[in-house]
Amino acid sequence: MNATATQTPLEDDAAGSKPSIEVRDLTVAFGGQPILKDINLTIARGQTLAIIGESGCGKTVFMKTLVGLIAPTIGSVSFCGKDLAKVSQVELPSIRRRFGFVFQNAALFDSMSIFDNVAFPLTQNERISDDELDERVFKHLHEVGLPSAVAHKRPSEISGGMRKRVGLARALILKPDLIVYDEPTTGLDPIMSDVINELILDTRRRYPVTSVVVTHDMHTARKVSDRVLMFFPRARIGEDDSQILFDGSPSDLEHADDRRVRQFVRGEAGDRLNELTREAGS
Ligand SMILES: Nc1ncnc2c1ncn2[C@@H]1O[C@H](COP(=O)(O)OP(=O)(O)OP(=O)(O)O)[C@@H](O)[C@H]1O
Repeated sequence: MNATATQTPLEDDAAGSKPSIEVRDLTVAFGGQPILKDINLTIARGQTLAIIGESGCGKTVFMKTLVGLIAPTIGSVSFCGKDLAKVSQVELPSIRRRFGFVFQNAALFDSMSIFDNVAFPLTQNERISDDELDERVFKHLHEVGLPSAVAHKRPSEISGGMRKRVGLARALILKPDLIVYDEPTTGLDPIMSDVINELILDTRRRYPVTSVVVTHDMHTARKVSDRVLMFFPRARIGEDDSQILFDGSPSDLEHADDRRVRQFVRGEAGDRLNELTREAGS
């Protein structure tokens, strides 16, 4: 088995005519409670989309729905023209391997060395020689600025920033078409946060990857993305109002028409403070 043999032949890929992701009339509800409702959008190939919005507005639910980890309650998510909910169980693994995940806490296996952590997706999906495995693992470690010497260490023996970089190396090793970053800079100092931002940019320069970055870090959203989406909690808007308060260029955020967007990006409590006070008193 090799990488080429397991790749699903997405017929639209070759032409490059289809957008990377199409979300149509998406509603996701838990226990009858909609978290996301009537979402429609298209993410172009190679685009880096940042998703912002206050805690609990559904950013993570949206990200998980994009990669098929949560099934839409209504509507569809298509990847390169394929509706993820309609893909057969046989085909699903070969589509999933085209998604790379960078988790908030890096989600490394503590009992494995850094080398084995980065190698893991490869050894699970491809049969390659030890030499090639070495070459690819070290190439990806070096790409994220880690020296070969870390390869034999365990995750507990390196810093949080290094663990995030190992998580990125692991996500990239199968050359994904789509990479999702969940809070990539949370818990890092400003310098290390910017190192991660630069790596996200560098990754995009090296690979024609579509990226979705869920973040509370406005510096990250502005720096790495070419498009920003801001969600608002479904429960706090009118039935017919759009849950997407902003969909545009990061440079337009500061001057968005919607006051809630401007307040959010400036980190101003504004109306929310009054709402919370009212809720507490009711
Ligand atoms: N599997 C689930 N079952 C039930 N409710 C869920 C499930 N997953 C998420 N939720 C609910 O959906 C809402 C949105 O959660 P989500 O994690 O997407 O928010 P978020 O915008 O990513 O928040 P944060 O910025 O704090 O990470 C929350 O109220 C959460 O409790």
